[in-house]
Amino acid sequence: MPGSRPSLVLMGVSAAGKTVVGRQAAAAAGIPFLDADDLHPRANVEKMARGIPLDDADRAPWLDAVGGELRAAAPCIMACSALTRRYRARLRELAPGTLFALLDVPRAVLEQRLATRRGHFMPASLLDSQLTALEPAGQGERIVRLDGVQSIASLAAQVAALVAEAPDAPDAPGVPVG
Ligand SMILES: Nc1ncnc2c1ncn2[C@@H]1O[C@H](COP(=O)(O)OP(=O)(O)O)[C@@H](O)[C@H]1O
Ligand SMILES: O=C(O)[C@H](O)[C@@H](O)[C@H](O)[C@H](O)COP(=O)(O)O
Repeated sequence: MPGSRPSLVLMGVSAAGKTVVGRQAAAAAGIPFLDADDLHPRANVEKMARGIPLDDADRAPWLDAVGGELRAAAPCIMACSALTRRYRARLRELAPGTLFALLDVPRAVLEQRLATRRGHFMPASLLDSQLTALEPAGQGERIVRLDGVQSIASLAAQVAALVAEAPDAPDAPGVPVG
């Protein structure tokens, strides 16, 4: 949709706070919140629950689904790990203009959060693989870094402000204008 406001991917490793911050930010901004965890094929969830990290092939169909939703539901806030430059490039390809904000959290804090989080398929043992896979912004790639140990309310306000201040998204390649 030409001229529409872009979606924002709230990214980071497991337990960075994507879900709790994203949900609150979306409520403040008055836009939908989506969780990329809900878009994983069942096989991916089962693999992670068995303590096996996903690989590029596992993530490919999932990223396509996430990108499709980013565009269809724009503007929305999507909690999504988006760990590598290539994954983020794919999301931008499918949903041009998408904003990215990283919740940056020290390992010790992540470990603490994972130790107390209940009812989630993601085992704490996968934290190492997530931290290894996470790639910093590439050249020319814009990712807003947020210090993820701040309060949930403060982080949510910052994320909501990013969405409110965002310029309109460009048209997707191949989509007719007018
Ligand atoms: N900024 C924060 N301050 C305190 N606790 C937090 C913060 N962000 C997340 N948490 C807690 O850490 C845990 C993981 O958060 P969650 O949103 O599920 O992370 P993610 O979606 O990135 O895996 C939850 O128990 C959540 O309440
Ligand atoms: O790319 C991946 O390896 C997965 O997306 C992975 O990141 C997983 O889905 C979440 O990390 C688990 O859910 P939480 O991020 O909510 O812990």
